[in-house]
Amino acid sequence: MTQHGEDPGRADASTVPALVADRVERSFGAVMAIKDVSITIAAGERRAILGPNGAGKTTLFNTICGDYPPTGGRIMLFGEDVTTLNPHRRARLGIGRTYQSSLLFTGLTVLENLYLGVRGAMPNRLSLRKAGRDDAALAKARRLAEQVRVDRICDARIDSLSHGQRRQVEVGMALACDPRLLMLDEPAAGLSAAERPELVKLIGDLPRDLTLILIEHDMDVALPNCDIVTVMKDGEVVVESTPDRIADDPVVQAIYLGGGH
Ligand SMILES: Nc1ncnc2c1ncn2[C@@H]1O[C@H](COP(=O)(O)OP(=O)(O)OP(=O)(O)O)[C@@H](O)[C@H]1O
Repeated sequence: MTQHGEDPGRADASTVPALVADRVERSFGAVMAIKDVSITIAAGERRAILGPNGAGKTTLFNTICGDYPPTGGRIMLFGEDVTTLNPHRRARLGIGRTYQSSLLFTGLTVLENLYLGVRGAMPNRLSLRKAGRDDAALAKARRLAEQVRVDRICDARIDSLSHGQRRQVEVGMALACDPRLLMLDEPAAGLSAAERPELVKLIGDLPRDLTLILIEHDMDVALPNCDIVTVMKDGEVVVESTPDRIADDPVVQAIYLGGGH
């Protein structure tokens, strides 16, 4: 420690990357889904991960959040080695994520879903207490509804919503645990052209200090919402570039225009 109480060996929290994936691999039997993947994402950065079907994007997400721990390499979250931690412990470090398929309770309303998301992230989540009018979790669920622009349909059941509205609620659910790192897995999949701008705006309006990793096939959704693009193919990172240069990259052109997709 220095005179001023600073530990010279300890990096300033703002310079610690949100994520370091160091030579990560994940195999499923004989299938090597990702191999030798190294990615560093700064705190507050917005990163898009693109790539054709089967490139390993979702597997990379799963190794980061712990659903499928890596079979090789190392994952660091906010400076902490989480390679062997279970998903629950990693979530507590501040990861929120959405999945390609919806995990919403379709028979419940928008607000009820968000409320359950908030309660699920609380330490007393197993309490069977009924929500009262001044319930803090209910108030937070309402704030989340505003943030993801579904506040006008709070009382609608999920099964009555459009695909785009469900996606918005899913983002709200992922935000319920106040994540430092938000991971969205193809949030625009299945959305109509009319629904996409709303989602782009919602993502663009997320707090700037929230680190975002976005898997997306649709460049119109991914590029306006990221600082850096990582392109994967056959389980490997093949390009890392800025959004303005990605479309001109010959490797990316070969993947997307040359029949690789
Ligand atoms: N649980 C699993 N068991 C066996 N193989 C898997 C499993 N999950 C992924 N794979 C395989 O790993 C490879 C990468 O799949 P992954 O879903 O990560 O790709 P992706 O880039 O997310 O594709 P998509 O865009 O279609 O979602 C594929 O060959 C896939 O079949």
